[in-house]
Amino acid sequence: MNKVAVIGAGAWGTALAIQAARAGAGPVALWARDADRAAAMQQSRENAAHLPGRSLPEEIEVTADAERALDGAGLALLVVPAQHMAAVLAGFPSLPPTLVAAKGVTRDGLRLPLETLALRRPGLRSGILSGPNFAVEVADGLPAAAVIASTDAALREDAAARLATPGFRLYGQDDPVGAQVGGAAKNVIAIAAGAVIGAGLGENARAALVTRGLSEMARLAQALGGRAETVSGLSGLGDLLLTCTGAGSRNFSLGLALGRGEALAAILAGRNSVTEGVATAPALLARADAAGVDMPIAAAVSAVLSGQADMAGAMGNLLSRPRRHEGI
Ligand SMILES: NC(=O)c1ccc[n+]([C@@H]2O[C@H](COP(=O)([O-])OP(=O)(O)OC[C@H]3O[C@@H](n4cnc5c(N)ncnc54)[C@H](O)[C@@H]3O)[C@@H](O)[C@H]2O)c1
Ligand SMILES: O=P(O)(O)OC[C@H](O)CO
Repeated sequence: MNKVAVIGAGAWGTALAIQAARAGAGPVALWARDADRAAAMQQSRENAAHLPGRSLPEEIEVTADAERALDGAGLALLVVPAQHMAAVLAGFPSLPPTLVAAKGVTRDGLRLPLETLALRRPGLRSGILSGPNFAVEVADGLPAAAVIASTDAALREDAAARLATPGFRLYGQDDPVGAQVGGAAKNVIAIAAGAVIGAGLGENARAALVTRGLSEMARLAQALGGRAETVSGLSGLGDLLLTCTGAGSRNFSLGLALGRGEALAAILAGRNSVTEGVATAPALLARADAAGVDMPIAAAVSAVLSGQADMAGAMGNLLSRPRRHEGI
Protein backbone atom coordinates (compact mmCIF):
# COMPACT_ATOMS: atom_id res chain seq x y z
CA MET A 1 0.00 0.00 0.00
CA ASN A 2 2.76 2.41 -0.90
CA LYS A 3 0.79 4.32 -3.51
CA VAL A 4 -0.40 7.91 -2.97
CA ALA A 5 -3.70 8.90 -4.61
CA VAL A 6 -4.22 12.59 -5.28
CA ILE A 7 -7.88 13.45 -5.84
CA GLY A 8 -8.21 16.67 -7.84
CA ALA A 9 -5.99 17.72 -10.74
CA GLY A 10 -6.02 21.47 -10.34
CA ALA A 11 -2.75 23.33 -9.80
CA TRP A 12 -2.34 22.21 -6.19
CA GLY A 13 -3.28 18.55 -6.70
CA THR A 14 -0.85 18.39 -9.62
CA ALA A 15 1.95 20.05 -7.63
CA LEU A 16 1.37 17.68 -4.70
CA ALA A 17 1.47 14.68 -7.04
CA ILE A 18 4.81 15.95 -8.39
CA GLN A 19 6.04 16.44 -4.81
CA ALA A 20 4.94 12.92 -3.80
CA ALA A 21 6.86 11.50 -6.76
CA ARG A 22 9.88 13.64 -5.89
CA ALA A 23 9.74 12.35 -2.30
CA GLY A 24 9.91 8.76 -3.55
CA ALA A 25 6.46 7.94 -2.18
CA GLY A 26 6.08 5.14 -4.74
CA PRO A 27 3.51 5.13 -7.51
CA VAL A 28 1.23 8.20 -7.56
CA ALA A 29 -2.27 8.37 -9.00
CA LEU A 30 -3.62 11.78 -9.99
CA TRP A 31 -7.40 11.71 -10.38
CA ALA A 32 -9.03 14.24 -12.71
CA ARG A 33 -12.81 14.37 -13.03
CA ASP A 34 -12.82 14.80 -16.80
CA ALA A 35 -11.79 11.65 -18.70
CA ASP A 36 -10.60 13.49 -21.82
CA ARG A 37 -8.48 15.85 -19.75
CA ALA A 38 -7.05 12.95 -17.75
CA ALA A 39 -6.11 11.13 -20.97
CA ALA A 40 -4.52 14.28 -22.41
CA MET A 41 -2.47 14.82 -19.25
CA GLN A 42 -1.42 11.19 -19.11
CA GLN A 43 -0.21 11.40 -22.70
CA SER A 44 1.35 14.88 -22.75
CA ARG A 45 2.79 14.56 -19.18
CA GLU A 46 1.63 18.10 -18.43
CA ASN A 47 -1.37 19.83 -16.84
CA ALA A 48 -1.72 22.47 -19.52
CA ALA A 49 -4.85 24.03 -18.00
CA HIS A 50 -3.70 24.54 -14.42
CA LEU A 51 0.07 24.06 -14.21
CA PRO A 52 1.51 24.63 -17.67
CA GLY A 53 5.18 23.97 -18.37
CA ARG A 54 5.78 21.53 -15.49
CA SER A 55 6.31 17.93 -16.52
CA LEU A 56 4.74 15.03 -14.67
CA PRO A 57 7.30 12.47 -13.47
CA GLU A 58 6.87 8.92 -14.76
CA GLU A 59 5.68 7.68 -11.33
CA ILE A 60 2.42 9.62 -11.85
CA GLU A 61 -0.54 8.00 -13.60
CA VAL A 62 -3.36 10.40 -14.43
CA THR A 63 -6.78 8.79 -14.46
CA ALA A 64 -10.46 9.70 -14.23
CA ASP A 65 -11.28 6.23 -12.85
CA ALA A 66 -11.83 6.52 -9.07
CA GLU A 67 -11.37 2.81 -8.36
CA ARG A 68 -8.17 2.66 -10.37
CA ALA A 69 -6.82 5.76 -8.61
CA LEU A 70 -7.43 4.23 -5.17
CA ASP A 71 -6.29 0.69 -6.01
CA GLY A 72 -3.37 -0.05 -3.66
CA ALA A 73 -3.28 3.47 -2.21
CA GLY A 74 -2.17 3.84 1.42
CA LEU A 75 -2.74 7.60 1.54
CA ALA A 76 -5.09 9.96 -0.31
CA LEU A 77 -4.74 13.71 -0.72
CA LEU A 78 -8.08 15.43 -1.32
CA VAL A 79 -7.41 18.59 -3.32
CA VAL A 80 -10.70 19.67 -4.86
CA PRO A 81 -12.16 23.11 -4.13
CA ALA A 82 -14.08 23.21 -0.84
CA GLN A 83 -17.44 23.90 -2.52
CA HIS A 84 -17.19 20.75 -4.69
CA MET A 85 -15.68 18.33 -2.21
CA ALA A 86 -18.91 16.64 -1.10
CA ALA A 87 -20.00 15.98 -4.70
CA VAL A 88 -16.60 14.56 -5.65
CA LEU A 89 -16.51 12.32 -2.56
CA ALA A 90 -19.79 10.73 -3.63
CA GLY A 91 -17.90 9.15 -6.55
CA PHE A 92 -15.32 7.44 -4.32
CA PRO A 93 -16.60 4.21 -2.79
CA SER A 94 -13.90 4.02 -0.12
CA LEU A 95 -10.84 5.97 0.92
CA PRO A 96 -7.54 5.17 2.65
CA PRO A 97 -6.34 7.57 5.38
CA THR A 98 -6.76 11.03 3.84
CA LEU A 99 -5.25 14.48 4.11
CA VAL A 100 -7.40 17.35 2.86
CA ALA A 101 -5.43 20.13 1.17
CA ALA A 102 -8.34 22.43 0.26
CA LYS A 103 -8.93 25.73 2.08
CA GLY A 104 -12.43 27.08 2.57
CA VAL A 105 -15.85 26.96 4.20
CA THR A 106 -18.83 25.58 2.27
CA ARG A 107 -21.79 27.81 1.46
CA ASP A 108 -23.91 24.71 1.86
CA GLY A 109 -23.75 23.71 5.55
CA LEU A 110 -20.96 26.18 6.51
CA ARG A 111 -18.49 23.31 6.84
CA LEU A 112 -14.73 23.26 7.21
CA PRO A 113 -13.07 20.69 4.90
CA LEU A 114 -12.70 17.93 7.50
CA GLU A 115 -16.35 18.37 8.46
CA THR A 116 -17.35 17.75 4.84
CA LEU A 117 -15.14 14.66 4.77
CA ALA A 118 -16.52 13.35 8.08
CA LEU A 119 -20.07 13.77 6.83
CA ARG A 120 -19.34 11.49 3.87
CA ARG A 121 -16.81 9.17 5.54
CA PRO A 122 -17.43 9.09 9.29
CA GLY A 123 -14.56 7.58 11.26
CA LEU A 124 -11.99 7.84 8.43
CA ARG A 125 -8.44 8.58 9.60
CA SER A 126 -7.86 12.11 8.36
CA GLY A 127 -5.96 15.36 8.67
CA ILE A 128 -5.21 18.67 7.00
CA LEU A 129 -2.25 19.68 4.85
CA SER A 130 -1.97 23.47 4.83
CA GLY A 131 0.56 26.29 4.68
CA PRO A 132 1.99 29.09 2.57
CA ASN A 133 2.34 27.16 -0.67
CA PHE A 134 1.95 28.49 -4.18
CA ALA A 135 1.51 25.37 -6.31
CA VAL A 136 3.91 26.49 -9.01
CA GLU A 137 6.77 26.97 -6.54
CA VAL A 138 6.22 23.54 -4.95
CA ALA A 139 6.07 21.98 -8.42
CA ASP A 140 9.38 23.66 -9.24
CA GLY A 141 10.96 22.27 -6.07
CA LEU A 142 11.57 25.67 -4.46
CA PRO A 143 11.82 25.51 -0.65
CA ALA A 144 8.51 25.57 1.21
CA ALA A 145 6.98 24.45 4.50
CA ALA A 146 3.52 23.27 5.51
CA VAL A 147 1.76 21.61 8.43
CA ILE A 148 0.08 18.26 8.67
CA ALA A 149 -2.61 18.84 11.28
CA SER A 150 -4.30 15.78 12.72
CA THR A 151 -5.13 14.28 16.07
CA ASP A 152 -3.87 10.98 14.61
CA ALA A 153 -0.12 10.99 15.36
CA ALA A 154 0.56 7.86 13.30
CA LEU A 155 -1.10 9.44 10.26
CA ARG A 156 0.95 12.63 10.69
CA GLU A 157 4.15 10.60 10.78
CA ASP A 158 3.22 8.32 7.90
CA ALA A 159 2.10 11.17 5.64
CA ALA A 160 5.18 13.27 6.41
CA ALA A 161 7.44 10.30 5.69
CA ARG A 162 5.76 9.84 2.30
CA LEU A 163 5.62 13.48 1.21
CA ALA A 164 8.50 15.41 2.77
CA THR A 165 11.80 16.29 1.13
CA PRO A 166 14.40 18.76 2.42
CA GLY A 167 12.79 21.34 0.12
CA PHE A 168 9.24 20.58 1.30
CA ARG A 169 9.41 20.74 5.05
CA LEU A 170 6.42 19.26 6.84
CA TYR A 171 5.66 20.09 10.46
CA GLY A 172 3.16 18.08 12.51
CA GLN A 173 0.58 19.52 14.87
CA ASP A 174 -2.62 18.31 16.49
CA ASP A 175 -5.05 21.21 16.00
CA PRO A 176 -6.82 20.58 12.69
CA VAL A 177 -9.58 23.05 13.60
CA GLY A 178 -7.10 25.91 13.97
CA ALA A 179 -5.30 24.88 10.78
CA GLN A 180 -8.56 24.84 8.80
CA VAL A 181 -9.71 28.20 10.14
CA GLY A 182 -6.31 29.70 9.24
CA GLY A 183 -6.38 28.23 5.73
CA ALA A 184 -9.95 29.32 5.02
CA ALA A 185 -9.84 32.79 6.57
CA LYS A 186 -6.56 33.80 4.93
CA ASN A 187 -8.30 33.66 1.55
CA VAL A 188 -10.83 36.23 2.75
CA ILE A 189 -8.26 38.50 4.41
CA ALA A 190 -6.14 38.32 1.22
CA ILE A 191 -9.09 39.70 -0.78
CA ALA A 192 -9.30 42.58 1.72
CA ALA A 193 -5.55 43.22 1.49
CA GLY A 194 -5.68 43.28 -2.29
CA ALA A 195 -8.67 45.62 -2.28
CA VAL A 196 -6.92 48.06 0.02
CA ILE A 197 -3.85 48.15 -2.23
CA GLY A 198 -5.98 48.35 -5.38
CA ALA A 199 -7.91 51.30 -3.96
CA GLY A 200 -4.65 53.10 -3.16
CA LEU A 201 -5.20 53.11 0.60
CA GLY A 202 -1.56 52.34 1.34
CA GLU A 203 0.76 49.86 3.01
CA ASN A 204 -0.13 50.94 6.55
CA ALA A 205 -3.73 49.95 5.92
CA ARG A 206 -2.68 46.53 4.55
CA ALA A 207 -0.47 45.83 7.59
CA ALA A 208 -3.34 46.77 9.91
CA LEU A 209 -5.76 44.51 8.03
CA VAL A 210 -3.42 41.53 8.07
CA THR A 211 -2.76 41.92 11.80
CA ARG A 212 -6.38 42.42 12.77
CA GLY A 213 -7.32 39.63 10.33
CA LEU A 214 -5.07 37.33 12.33
CA SER A 215 -7.03 38.26 15.46
CA GLU A 216 -10.28 37.38 13.69
CA MET A 217 -8.83 33.97 12.82
CA ALA A 218 -7.65 33.40 16.38
CA ARG A 219 -11.09 34.23 17.83
CA LEU A 220 -12.85 31.86 15.44
CA ALA A 221 -10.31 29.05 15.89
CA GLN A 222 -10.83 29.24 19.65
CA ALA A 223 -14.61 29.43 19.41
CA LEU A 224 -14.73 26.31 17.21
CA GLY A 225 -12.64 24.27 19.64
CA GLY A 226 -9.17 24.92 18.22
CA ARG A 227 -6.30 26.89 19.73
CA ALA A 228 -5.75 30.60 19.13
CA GLU A 229 -1.99 30.16 18.87
CA THR A 230 -2.30 27.71 15.98
CA VAL A 231 -3.11 30.53 13.56
CA SER A 232 0.23 32.16 14.37
CA GLY A 233 1.83 29.22 12.56
CA LEU A 234 2.19 28.22 8.92
CA SER A 235 -1.56 27.72 8.38
CA GLY A 236 -2.52 31.23 9.43
CA LEU A 237 0.13 33.90 9.74
CA GLY A 238 2.43 32.09 7.31
CA ASP A 239 -0.27 31.94 4.65
CA LEU A 240 -1.38 35.53 5.33
CA LEU A 241 2.18 36.70 4.69
CA LEU A 242 2.20 34.88 1.36
CA THR A 243 -1.25 35.67 0.06
CA CYS A 244 -1.56 39.25 1.31
CA THR A 245 1.71 40.23 -0.38
CA GLY A 246 2.31 37.74 -3.20
CA ALA A 247 1.08 38.83 -6.61
CA GLY A 248 0.65 35.13 -7.42
CA SER A 249 -2.29 34.85 -5.01
CA ARG A 250 -5.62 34.61 -6.77
CA ASN A 251 -7.43 35.96 -3.73
CA PHE A 252 -5.09 38.94 -3.46
CA SER A 253 -5.28 39.67 -7.19
CA LEU A 254 -9.08 39.46 -7.13
CA GLY A 255 -9.13 41.98 -4.27
CA LEU A 256 -6.68 44.17 -6.16
CA ALA A 257 -8.97 44.26 -9.20
CA LEU A 258 -12.02 44.97 -7.04
CA GLY A 259 -10.17 47.82 -5.34
CA ARG A 260 -9.36 49.27 -8.76
CA GLY A 261 -13.06 49.31 -9.56
CA GLU A 262 -13.48 46.19 -11.67
CA ALA A 263 -16.73 44.24 -11.34
CA LEU A 264 -16.63 40.85 -9.60
CA ALA A 265 -18.43 39.06 -12.44
CA ALA A 266 -15.94 40.37 -14.99
CA ILE A 267 -12.96 39.35 -12.85
CA LEU A 268 -14.31 35.82 -12.36
CA ALA A 269 -15.23 35.48 -16.04
CA GLY A 270 -11.56 35.91 -16.94
CA ARG A 271 -10.35 33.04 -14.72
CA ASN A 272 -10.27 29.26 -15.15
CA SER A 273 -8.98 28.72 -11.61
CA VAL A 274 -10.68 28.80 -8.24
CA THR A 275 -10.63 31.86 -5.97
CA GLU A 276 -11.79 30.22 -2.74
CA GLY A 277 -12.28 33.45 -0.78
CA VAL A 278 -15.27 34.46 -2.92
CA ALA A 279 -17.54 31.61 -1.77
CA THR A 280 -15.83 31.31 1.59
CA ALA A 281 -16.30 34.94 2.73
CA PRO A 282 -20.08 34.79 3.37
CA ALA A 283 -19.85 31.21 4.66
CA LEU A 284 -17.04 32.06 7.05
CA LEU A 285 -18.99 35.06 8.28
CA ALA A 286 -22.16 33.00 8.83
CA ARG A 287 -20.17 30.33 10.68
CA ALA A 288 -18.58 33.02 12.86
CA ASP A 289 -21.98 34.62 13.53
CA ALA A 290 -23.36 31.25 14.61
CA ALA A 291 -20.42 30.88 17.00
CA GLY A 292 -20.90 34.42 18.35
CA VAL A 293 -17.57 35.61 16.90
CA ASP A 294 -17.08 39.11 15.54
CA MET A 295 -15.20 39.15 12.19
CA PRO A 296 -15.45 42.71 10.87
CA ILE A 297 -12.93 42.28 8.04
CA ALA A 298 -14.67 39.14 6.78
CA ALA A 299 -17.96 41.09 7.03
CA ALA A 300 -16.53 43.94 4.96
CA VAL A 301 -15.26 41.54 2.26
CA SER A 302 -18.56 39.73 2.21
CA ALA A 303 -20.50 42.99 1.85
CA VAL A 304 -18.32 44.16 -1.06
CA LEU A 305 -18.53 40.79 -2.84
CA SER A 306 -22.32 40.67 -2.53
CA GLY A 307 -22.70 44.28 -3.67
CA GLN A 308 -24.21 45.33 -0.35
CA ALA A 309 -21.38 47.84 0.15
CA ASP A 310 -18.88 49.60 -2.05
CA MET A 311 -15.21 49.86 -1.08
CA ALA A 312 -15.66 53.31 0.47
CA GLY A 313 -18.64 52.17 2.54
CA ALA A 314 -16.92 48.99 3.70
CA MET A 315 -13.76 50.88 4.70
CA GLY A 316 -15.87 53.53 6.44
CA ASN A 317 -17.55 50.81 8.52
CA LEU A 318 -14.20 49.32 9.53
CA LEU A 319 -12.66 52.68 10.42
CA SER A 320 -15.62 53.87 12.48
CA ARG A 321 -15.70 50.86 14.80
CA PRO A 322 -15.44 51.71 18.50
CA ARG A 323 -11.95 51.92 20.01
CA ARG A 324 -10.98 48.76 21.85
CA HIS A 325 -8.16 47.03 23.66
CA GLU A 326 -5.73 45.23 21.33
CA GLY A 327 -5.82 41.44 21.52
CA ILE A 328 -7.93 38.70 20.09
N1 LIG B 1 -3.13 26.62 -6.28
C1 LIG B 1 -2.45 26.75 -5.15
O1 LIG B 1 -1.36 27.32 -5.12
C2 LIG B 1 -3.02 26.18 -3.87
C3 LIG B 1 -2.16 26.01 -2.78
C4 LIG B 1 -2.66 25.51 -1.59
C5 LIG B 1 -4.00 25.17 -1.49
N2 LIG B 1 -4.82 25.34 -2.58
C6 LIG B 1 -6.22 24.94 -2.43
O2 LIG B 1 -6.41 23.74 -3.19
C7 LIG B 1 -7.78 23.65 -3.62
C8 LIG B 1 -7.79 23.37 -5.11
O3 LIG B 1 -7.29 24.53 -5.75
P1 LIG B 1 -6.39 24.47 -7.07
O4 LIG B 1 -5.59 25.73 -7.07
O5 LIG B 1 -5.67 23.19 -7.16
O6 LIG B 1 -7.49 24.51 -8.23
P2 LIG B 1 -7.34 25.20 -9.67
O7 LIG B 1 -7.86 26.59 -9.59
O8 LIG B 1 -5.97 25.02 -10.20
O9 LIG B 1 -8.31 24.32 -10.54
C9 LIG B 1 -9.69 24.30 -10.30
C10 LIG B 1 -10.05 22.90 -9.88
O10 LIG B 1 -11.41 22.89 -9.54
C11 LIG B 1 -12.00 21.75 -10.12
N3 LIG B 1 -13.41 22.00 -10.32
C12 LIG B 1 -13.98 23.05 -10.95
N4 LIG B 1 -15.31 22.91 -10.96
C13 LIG B 1 -15.58 21.74 -10.32
C14 LIG B 1 -16.76 21.03 -10.02
N5 LIG B 1 -17.96 21.50 -10.37
N6 LIG B 1 -16.66 19.88 -9.35
C15 LIG B 1 -15.46 19.39 -8.98
N7 LIG B 1 -14.29 20.02 -9.24
C16 LIG B 1 -14.36 21.17 -9.90
C17 LIG B 1 -11.25 21.59 -11.43
O11 LIG B 1 -11.39 20.28 -11.93
C18 LIG B 1 -9.83 21.88 -10.97
O12 LIG B 1 -9.26 20.72 -10.40
C19 LIG B 1 -8.42 24.97 -3.20
O13 LIG B 1 -9.10 24.79 -1.98
C20 LIG B 1 -7.24 25.91 -2.99
O14 LIG B 1 -7.52 26.93 -2.04
C21 LIG B 1 -4.37 25.82 -3.76
O1 LIG C 1 -3.77 31.78 -4.99
P1 LIG C 1 -4.50 31.66 -3.70
O2 LIG C 1 -4.88 32.99 -3.12
O3 LIG C 1 -5.65 30.71 -3.80
O4 LIG C 1 -3.48 31.02 -2.64
C1 LIG C 1 -2.94 29.74 -2.90
C2 LIG C 1 -2.48 29.09 -1.61
O5 LIG C 1 -3.55 28.92 -0.73
C3 LIG C 1 -1.35 29.81 -0.96
O6 LIG C 1 -0.94 29.14 0.21
